Amino acid sequence: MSFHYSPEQSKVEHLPKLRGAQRSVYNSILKKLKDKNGSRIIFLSGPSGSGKTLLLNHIINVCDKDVLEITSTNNSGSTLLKNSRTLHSAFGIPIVGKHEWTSPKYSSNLEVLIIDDVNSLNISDAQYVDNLLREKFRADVPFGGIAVLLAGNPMVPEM
Ligand SMILES: Nc1ncnc2c1ncn2[C@@H]1O[C@H](COP(=O)(O)OP(=O)(O)OP(=O)(O)O)[C@@H](O)[C@H]1O
Repeated sequence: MSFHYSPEQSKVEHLPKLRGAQRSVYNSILKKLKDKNGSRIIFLSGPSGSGKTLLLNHIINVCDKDVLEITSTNNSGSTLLKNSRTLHSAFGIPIVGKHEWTSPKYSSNLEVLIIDDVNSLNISDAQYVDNLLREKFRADVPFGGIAVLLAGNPMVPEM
């Protein structure tokens, strides 16, 4: 199955229009999401308030829901991304100290994974999802070859 998107769907929900630089970043992300031969890991970085959430919601608006999983590393629920859940919930990542198993919720047609608040992403959680998707899609490439869109603030080197 291929990744679909339809710009006319962006009328489904009203969002503020993207401005100049936001629009060009949006276009280049959509291009990368559709290009299965290019890099499959995309990093959207910008300072707080630069419009990352708005831009991601525009992308979410035009993507086929069945191929998309929208997650955040943030357990406080403060993400403003539409239809998002935590990475733990989406992929059934075991939580330290809890013994019950929660089943993964992601679609078997998954082609695009969004991870918001990537600055808080735990490396072991990333490895868990990477391994899970490599097995699921029987492809020994990062995240089984699906597109992964990571969003966060610019890294500030420690002094
Ligand atoms: N093109 C735009 N038109 C109107 N409002 C905008 C636009 N871009 C950003 N904003 C507004 O600016 C505020 C900050 O945007 P947004 O939450 O998308 O930034 P962010 O980069 O995700 O910030 P954070 O990293 O703090 O989550 C929001 O209220 C958003 O609606």
